[in-house]
Amino acid sequence: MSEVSERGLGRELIGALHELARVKRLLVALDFDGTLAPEVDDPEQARATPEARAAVLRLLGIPNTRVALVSGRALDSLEAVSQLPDTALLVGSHGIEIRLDSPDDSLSLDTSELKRVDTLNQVLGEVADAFDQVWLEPKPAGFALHTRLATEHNSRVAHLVALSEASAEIDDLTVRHGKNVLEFSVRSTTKGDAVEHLRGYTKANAVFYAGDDVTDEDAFVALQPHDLGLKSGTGETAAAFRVAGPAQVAQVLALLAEFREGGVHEQ
Ligand SMILES: O=P(O)(O)OC[C@H]1O[C@H](O[C@H]2O[C@H](CO)[C@@H](O)[C@H](O)[C@H]2O)[C@H](O)[C@@H](O)[C@@H]1O
Repeated sequence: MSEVSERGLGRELIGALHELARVKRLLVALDFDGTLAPEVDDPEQARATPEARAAVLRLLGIPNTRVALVSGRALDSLEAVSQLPDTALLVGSHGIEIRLDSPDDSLSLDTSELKRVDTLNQVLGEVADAFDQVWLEPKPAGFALHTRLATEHNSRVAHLVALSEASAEIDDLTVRHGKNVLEFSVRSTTKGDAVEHLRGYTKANAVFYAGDDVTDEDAFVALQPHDLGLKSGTGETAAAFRVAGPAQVAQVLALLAEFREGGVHEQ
């Protein structure tokens, strides 16, 4: 019997994890909010569950195994809430900001991008001010308009107004829909681009990716047949497997760590 409870995880998922754990170099890429961390009202208060954190730390200690967080958060925010050692690779702003082993890449926007971020700030700031419990989270290349605590009506109208006014003012705007959030960015990189970048950087033979939100679908679509995609929670997905939420994601990660620690990696 495994030291981690396998209860509730399907036999197929357990078999796929067992197979994945055997590859020579493995990349474990994980979304943060809704996947490692349960959703909360204040994004700064979000933390991975103790079980998810323990499993991530365990994976970080296994040879030939790299762990990356791939988040929509700004990189600074991701560093603050994830509190992981430097050996964890971090991707913020849906792939726009990347912290690898030699962190030297501060994001530099060109003059035209900076101007568009300024315009976005003005337009979206006015929308946020016009609705109760609607607020703006700044990011290096754009903003997230949060509506989690707003009424359903205000949330819908705020999103519509923001979308129409921002698109009228700014060309080539990237808009991402998330959970109680609408995100606007002047760069269009996706989590799928990030997974491909990380795959090359880590020279991984296979990738495990877990995520819960619409933007994680870009990452699931970028997976290859020998990779494993795990959707956390409800909603349509291209991932091959699904679990209920962060508690089960932690269970899966612990099992993957256990298989990889105990197994023989391919040479
Ligand atoms: O890609 P992720 O790591 O899942 O980040 C997506 C967004 O997460 C944060 O917002 C979401 O989580 C908050 C905390 O639980 C919640 O209050 C909010 O309603 C969610 O949308 C973060 O604030 C965003 O910047 C991220 O893009």
